Order: sequence, then structure tokens, then C-alpha cells
Amino acid sequence: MEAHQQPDPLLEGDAVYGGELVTSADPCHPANLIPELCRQFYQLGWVTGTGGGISIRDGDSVYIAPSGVQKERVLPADLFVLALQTRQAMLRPLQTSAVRAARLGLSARSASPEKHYSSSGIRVPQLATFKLPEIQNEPTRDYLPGSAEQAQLMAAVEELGSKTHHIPLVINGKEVRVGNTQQQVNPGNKSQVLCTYENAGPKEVEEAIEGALAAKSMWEAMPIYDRQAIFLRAADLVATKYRYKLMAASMLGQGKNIWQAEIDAATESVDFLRFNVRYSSEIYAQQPPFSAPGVWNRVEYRPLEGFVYAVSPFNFTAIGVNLAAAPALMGNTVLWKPSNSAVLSNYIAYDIMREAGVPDGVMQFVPGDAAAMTKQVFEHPEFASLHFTGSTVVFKHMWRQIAENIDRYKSYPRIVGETGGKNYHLVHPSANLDNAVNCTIRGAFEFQGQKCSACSRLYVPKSMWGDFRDKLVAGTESIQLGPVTDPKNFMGPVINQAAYDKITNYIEYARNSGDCEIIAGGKYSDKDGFYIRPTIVLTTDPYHKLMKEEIFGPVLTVYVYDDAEFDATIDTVGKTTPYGLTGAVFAEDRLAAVHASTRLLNTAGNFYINDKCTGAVVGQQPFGGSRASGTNDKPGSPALLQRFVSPRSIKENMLSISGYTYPSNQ
Ligand SMILES: NC(=O)c1ccc[n+]([C@@H]2O[C@H](COP(=O)([O-])OP(=O)(O)OC[C@H]3O[C@@H](n4cnc5c(N)ncnc54)[C@H](O)[C@@H]3O)[C@@H](O)[C@H]2O)c1
Ligand SMILES: N[C@@H](CCC=O)C(=O)O
Repeated sequence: MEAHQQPDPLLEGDAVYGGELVTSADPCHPANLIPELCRQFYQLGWVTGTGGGISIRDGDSVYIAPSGVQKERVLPADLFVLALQTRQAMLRPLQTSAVRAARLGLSARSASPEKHYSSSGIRVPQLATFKLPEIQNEPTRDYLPGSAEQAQLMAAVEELGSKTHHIPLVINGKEVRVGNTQQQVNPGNKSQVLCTYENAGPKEVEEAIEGALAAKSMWEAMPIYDRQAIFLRAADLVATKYRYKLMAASMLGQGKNIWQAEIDAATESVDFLRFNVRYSSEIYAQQPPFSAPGVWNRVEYRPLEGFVYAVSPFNFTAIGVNLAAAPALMGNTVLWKPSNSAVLSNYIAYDIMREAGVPDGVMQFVPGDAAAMTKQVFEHPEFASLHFTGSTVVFKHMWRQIAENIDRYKSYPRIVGETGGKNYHLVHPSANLDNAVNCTIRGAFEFQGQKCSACSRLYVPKSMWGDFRDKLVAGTESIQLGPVTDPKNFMGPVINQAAYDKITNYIEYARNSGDCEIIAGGKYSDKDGFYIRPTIVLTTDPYHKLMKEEIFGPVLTVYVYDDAEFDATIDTVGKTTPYGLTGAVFAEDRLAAVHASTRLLNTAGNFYINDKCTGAVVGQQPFGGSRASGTNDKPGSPALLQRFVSPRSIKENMLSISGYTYPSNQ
């Protein structure tokens, strides 16, 4: 490096640094950092004096050194500052984050942590151990007829639906239009186009990956309190300013009625954002309980090396929020590919997080061709993690793709996926009948059965079946089905033509099966929207196709067992499907409940006693299943966040040793 002989333009006034103009009066200007750097160099024993100092510009890079320092000791300025601030040597000697980001056209906000985290030159970014605000579940609102909240929500629905929105890609903070667009329609009214959205091609995916990698060093160096503040702010924005807009998009776009939109888009999104913040603090606080005399042991929770790929399903807006936000909170940068059937709500959620302060490049919003984009992402050497929620078949396919690419990767990718279910209600003869019936109607048919947790198989003892059937069928037939814009409707449309065709094929299969009888519903129409009546199938075969496969729609299949066969039925429940997501036992007899709970240990990651098998609440029932239902990493708990960090243990020795021999050598 010949830079020592060059004049130093940065000492002479304004300069471009990290892609942005800084003035020499700015405390973050490299020149103003020199005295502190000299002091640090002195402490490291690299120089004998602390006076003087120069900054050196060499091509794109900026270097800092005290006067007369040996050339090989010179470090890039931004790298050294980072090292001081975070006490980590993030060695990227050839390309500093600032230069890399500047080349990609990112602003210095994404590139130069020292400029944004210090107010007076180099400072330790953490000057206290802060106490978080108290974190509680966001209260649900009732939206009673005639209430102001219902009126405001419906006004938001009206406004959002009054035009076709255009959704861009967002890469490195820039809205990108590629001209290759698709539409998202209202599933309850197919003629209403809610939005057109851009589809990322290979070029945009590459830019999104490179931008995420460039933003990484800035984001991981941001103190956890600042990252937490961003997501707490996002939670508050969802809970207040954007609550109705986000709900309206989930109602119109995903066919949710008011209640279902409230518990998903509003409260669950808020809960994920807030509870994750609390969990991140709990994780950071996990430190070795013991340090030997003269030693300080510490653990740092590093984000993963590389980028995270978040792929979200259509059915929960909140799940999309969590898939992108959870890894980001822990210091990762993320590509978020939303479902084609939920682009509008997911984009609104994304935009809220940007407004809350998520910096450019940290979360890239990239709808697109799922298969092509995923193939490209999985071939990238810095792919660090898949954060997926969706169907089992897609997840298994992705897992195989990752395995095929394993030799390309820098690290073993973390594969996190929550997938399908075939969830059960097992009713014991001692159960409270009305409770079991009503829980089953809700569990099977709310949101049209399009919850991974939805009850889709029911086991009832013969002694109860007469009354049970009457009440179950009467209740189901009384369900109002129609557009979600009418608050009276308990059910709305299923999500799209493919879902409609799949579900109605199952209904027809049952109609034509000798061992099945349709005892409620069975009717459907896709004339205006994708409407399917809640359907109950009674089967005499506990291993019938409809008892085994995920239908993901409003179809419940019932098997009636002999009361004396409760034990055998427990075994049947456990053996019927490859899934293990949710399940419930209904019993007033405590021993029966305990017995079922024990024997069904591995059949459900979320198990309920005398309650429906849906409706897990963040912070209360961490969610997820095992077997074919996923990796059970429990979104809504600290366990999930642990998947997005790679801890580093640090042992610091306070005392020097004076020789290498052991006492026993003497
Ligand atoms: N266990 C859980 O927590 C949970 C929660 C919600 C939904 N789900 C499951 O999700 C499914 C319903 O959601 P969905 O219909 O959106 O699921 P899906 O699997 O069809 O799609 C999920 C995501 O994967 C993408 N995708 C589809 N094909 C792909 C491919 N070949 N390669 C890469 N990506 C691909 C989609 O575009 C979407 O973004 C159900 O099976 C349900 O049980 C599970
Ligand atoms: N968390 C939800 C399910 C999410 C899947 O669709 C529940 O418990 O009902």
C-alpha cells in the first residue's frame, strides 16, 4: 500500500465516506476518530506514543493509523471501529462493509454503523443494561355491531378495496418494478382484483441476496436494544395506526372474517413482535453460571453467517411477520418471499416494519416464482437458514434441495419449518357434550378449516353419538357462510381455485365411498367466490383416506368407537397419520385425560384438554408439531430465536502464566 505517501483528502474538509458525504466537523468523520484509535493502538502495544495520526485513502478504502505506524499494522478504519464497538473482529480485509454497500448503491445508513450508532466519535454503544417495557398479550377487540371499532374497521375495508393496489419488490430500500406482474384477487369475489404485484426474477433475487449480505455487518453490530426498539415500534404501529388496514387486507385478501382477522393480523402479529423482543433479552442474558478464579466466561449470540430465506404461507398474516422478523431481530438479514395469495397483507406488514425503522437491505421483500427463486437461493454459498411455514410436501422438497447443495455452503444451514397437520378431537364418554360439540365446530370450521391446527378428525364414543351428532349437525348447518364484509358470516371463502378444487374433490371422494356418509354440508359453489359449506363426513373406517390426509378446508371426518375401546382408539389416533401437530382430549374423568395425554405424547406438539385444538396464543402456547408437521421449533417462544443465532463462547484470562510446566513436573 503506497497510501502513506499520498496527501490525505479527508483531513482537508468534506469527503465521501462509506458512500455518503460527511463533513470534517462530524464526530464520525474518520479524522475525528483518530485520537481514540491512537489510544487503542497504544493499548494494544502497536505504537509507542499516542500523539498525531493520519487517515489514508487508498482507492475505495479508508485506513486510519497513528503517525509513523508500521504499514502492516494499518487497518481499514470502519473495520477497526466496528471491532472496538462490538469487541468482535469482523475480518473482511479486502472489502469493508461500507465499500461493498457503496458499490451496491446502498446508503451509508446501511453501511457505516459507526456513523449511526455514535453521537460523539467512538463510544461504547451500550451504556446500561436496559429494562424492557412489560410485555403482555395484545387485548382482542370485540367489534360488536354498532361499535365504533367495527365502523372504523369496515371503513378501512371499504377504502382498501376501492382500488387495485400495486405492490413492488423492495430491495435495498428501493421499490423495484420489473414489469412481470401477477394479480391477487378477493377469494370471496373473484372479480375484485386487490393488487397486482411484481415478480422477482434471477437478477432481482441476486440483488436482494447481495444487498442482504452487504447490510449484515451494520445490522449485527446494531446494539440489541436498538433492534428491539424497532420491532417494539412495529408492534405499536400494528396495534394502533395500521391495525384496521392490516386486518382489512387479511379480510379481503385471505377471506378472514372480523374475528379471524383480529386474532391473526392484529393481535398475533403484535404478540410475535413484542414477545420475541422479550425472548431475545432472555437469550442474551443466558451466560455461563461459573467462571474460574482469574477468568471471565461469556457467551455472545452471533447471528448466522450469511442470509436467511423466509417463505410464508397464505393463511396467517402474523406468521409471515414472524418468519421475517424473528431472524432479523437476532441480527440476521432476510429475504422474505410471501405467498402469492397473501401479497397485499404481507406487503402492508412489511411496510410497517420499514416505517418502524428496519434499515434498507435488512429485510428484502421479494414475491416471485416460488420454485425458481428457491432453487436460486439454495444454490448460494451464503444461504444460512430456511425459515418456512407451509405444506409438508413443499418443505420436504426444500429439505432435499438443501441437502443436494450441502457442499456449496459455508455453514450447515438451519432448516426451520412448520408444516401440515391432521388434527384430532378425542371425546371420552365422560366429556361435557356441549363443550366438545362447540369446540369441534369452532376448531373444524373457523377460517374455513384453513388452519394447520384445524380439527379434521373426530372420535366419539357410541354412547354419546346420538346427542352429539344431533347437536354437531344442527350447529354446523346453522353456520352462516358468505362474504367477510358481512359481519354476521361465521365463515368465508377458501383461498383460491386450487384449494377449492382440492377440497371439493375430497368431498366427492367421500360421497362416492361405500364406507362414508356426508351428514352435513357437502355443497359448494365457485360462481362468485370460492365458497364451500362446512362438511361433516361419517366413516366406518378409522383409516379412511379422509382420516389420514390433510385437506386444509372445512371438512371434518368422524369415527364412532365402542366405549369399551377407548384405549384401542387412543392407539388408532396415534397411528392414523404421519402428522403430529395438534390434538385434544375431552374428558371430565381426570384419569382418562391423564391416560390419553400420556399415551398420545408424540401425536401432537400442541395438546389440549377440554378445549379445541386451534387458537394457540403467543407467549401462552408456543406452537408447532413434530413428525411430518415440522421441526417443532416453537414460534412464539425463545426456542425459535435460538435457531437464528450461533453462540460464541469467550474465555478471558485475567492473569498471565509465567511458565509452561505443570506443578507435577517439578
Ligand atoms: N405448522 C404450522 O405452524 C403451519 C402454519 C400455517 C400453515 N401451515 C401449513 O401451510 C399449508 C397452507 O399454506 P400454503 O397453501 O400457503 O402452503 P404452501 O406450501 O403451498 O406454500 C407456502 C409457501 O411456499 C411457497 N412454495 C410453494 N411451492 C414451492 C416450491 N416448490 N418451492 C419453494 N416454495 C414453494 C409458496 O409460494 C408459499 O410462499 C398447510 O399445509 C398448513 O398446514 C402450517
Ligand atoms: N397458531 C394457529 C395455527 C397456525 C396455523 O395455521 C393456531 O393455533 O390455531
